[in-house]
Amino acid sequence: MAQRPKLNDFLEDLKERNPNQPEFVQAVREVAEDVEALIAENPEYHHQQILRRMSEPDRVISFRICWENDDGDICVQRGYRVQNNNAIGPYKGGLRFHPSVTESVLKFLAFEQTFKNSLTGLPMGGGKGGADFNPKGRSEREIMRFCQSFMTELYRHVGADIDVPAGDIGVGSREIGFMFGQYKRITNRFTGVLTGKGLEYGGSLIRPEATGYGAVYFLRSMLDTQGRDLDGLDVVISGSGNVATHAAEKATDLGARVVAMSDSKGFIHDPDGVDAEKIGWIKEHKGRRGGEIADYADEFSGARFHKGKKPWGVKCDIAMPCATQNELSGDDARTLLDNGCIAVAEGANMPTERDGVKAFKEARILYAPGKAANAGGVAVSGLEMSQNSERRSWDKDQVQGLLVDIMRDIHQRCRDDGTDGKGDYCDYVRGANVAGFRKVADAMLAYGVV
Ligand SMILES: NC(=O)C1=CN([C@@H]2O[C@H](COP(=O)(O)OP(=O)(O)OC[C@H]3O[C@@H](n4cnc5c(N)ncnc54)[C@H](OP(=O)(O)O)[C@@H]3O)[C@@H](O)[C@H]2O)C=CC1
Ligand SMILES: O=C(O)CCC(=O)C(=O)O
Repeated sequence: MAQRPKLNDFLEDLKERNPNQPEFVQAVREVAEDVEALIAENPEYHHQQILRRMSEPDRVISFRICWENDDGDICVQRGYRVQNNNAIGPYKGGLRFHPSVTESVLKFLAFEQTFKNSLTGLPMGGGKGGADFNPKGRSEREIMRFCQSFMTELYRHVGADIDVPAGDIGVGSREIGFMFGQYKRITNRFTGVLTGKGLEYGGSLIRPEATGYGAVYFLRSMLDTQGRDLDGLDVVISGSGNVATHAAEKATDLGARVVAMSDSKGFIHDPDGVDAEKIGWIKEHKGRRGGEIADYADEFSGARFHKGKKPWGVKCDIAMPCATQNELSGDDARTLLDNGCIAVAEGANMPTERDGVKAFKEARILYAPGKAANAGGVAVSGLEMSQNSERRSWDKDQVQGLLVDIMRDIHQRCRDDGTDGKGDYCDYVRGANVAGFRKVADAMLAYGVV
């Protein structure tokens, strides 16, 4: 479909204003294309330049992080916090420690987070941060010193009612503990400034599981619209970190068979299925031992490791990209479709390239974008904030029940705005973008021009 002049102008301007930021432009472009019709129907959105304002972060904070490694060398890293939009609540979103971190990556993540958080129905704005620090191969002491140094700058920009970071790639409960400890030491305040905390000091039950479990709940809701369930389906999952292992756990729990998982070095194919015991081994090996997925093939007979390859060529019914952005290309999408894949639920943020998204949409399969499918993590972070505010801890059933309800509601919001009235097909990407946009846009209108 030919693009309308206004959209073209907007995208040209976006690219000019954000040179060398391809991930950010990719994320904004997708939303802009989907909300174009809504903006046309609501002249006030256009008049008030809502989309333009949303795609200019409130602020991008960039800072130096100095830390000392175990050899006594001084290392210098670059850290960021992108505070994208706080129209509906304090900035909220994870911190990523990975060598691939750039301003573009964090701006795209903070932008996506704004819509995701809106979809949860909870009062959270969008932010994201991190550093180009590679935790791999670093000792626990080095990681502690890095985290403390990172928080020594970040503390002045965050707060329980201002901006509440959490984990993301390379940042788990250990790193959150180091950062929370440093925040407390500097400010002498015990507040819910971070989520994903340990249970002993204000964390929430189910937060570690929430993103992966939530993605499977969303998948279950999609399948349910076609009268199907997960029982007996083969699932391919990329990644073997927090999101991937918990997605594997819940999918297995609901009767599916996980036949492949991966990390940055390659993937394992296990035709017998990665069952609960094997998932436990992966968590321990990749998490605490800092090992590689390649070792799985030595540990479990019948499994094979494919070095340097992505898992999308393994025949499956369901694909769950749960590693990183742009990890699934157009060709990968076509391979999955040729092999009979009926549904894709993204645990990662923007894991599918634009061409792949197009292929899934054209094939009219069940396709859930990350900002809807992986919202369970930040939703339980929102519940952690509520628990911290009332200085209480809710029990597992309560949090778990709320997570299930929230994922069901997000699914419904996507359907409400994603069905075109021509048959049953739902464009979940459009549904998520339109529903996420509307709430933030209406709050921005209420504030006037700020
Ligand atoms: N944690 C959370 O609550 C949430 C996370 N997400 C998203 O989910 C995704 C995974 O996050 P999470 O599980 O927390 O992170 P982890 O650090 O726990 O795990 C990341 C996994 O992805 C792999 N990976 C990372 N980068 C690449 C790459 N460039 N190519 C191939 N594999 C890669 C890692 O492999 P290796 O070990 O070899 O590096 C690892 O297996 C991210 O997109 C994140 O933004 C979304 C919502 C919430
Ligand atoms: O729990 C959070 O605040 C953030 C989770 C996150 O980074 C994400 O949803 O991508």
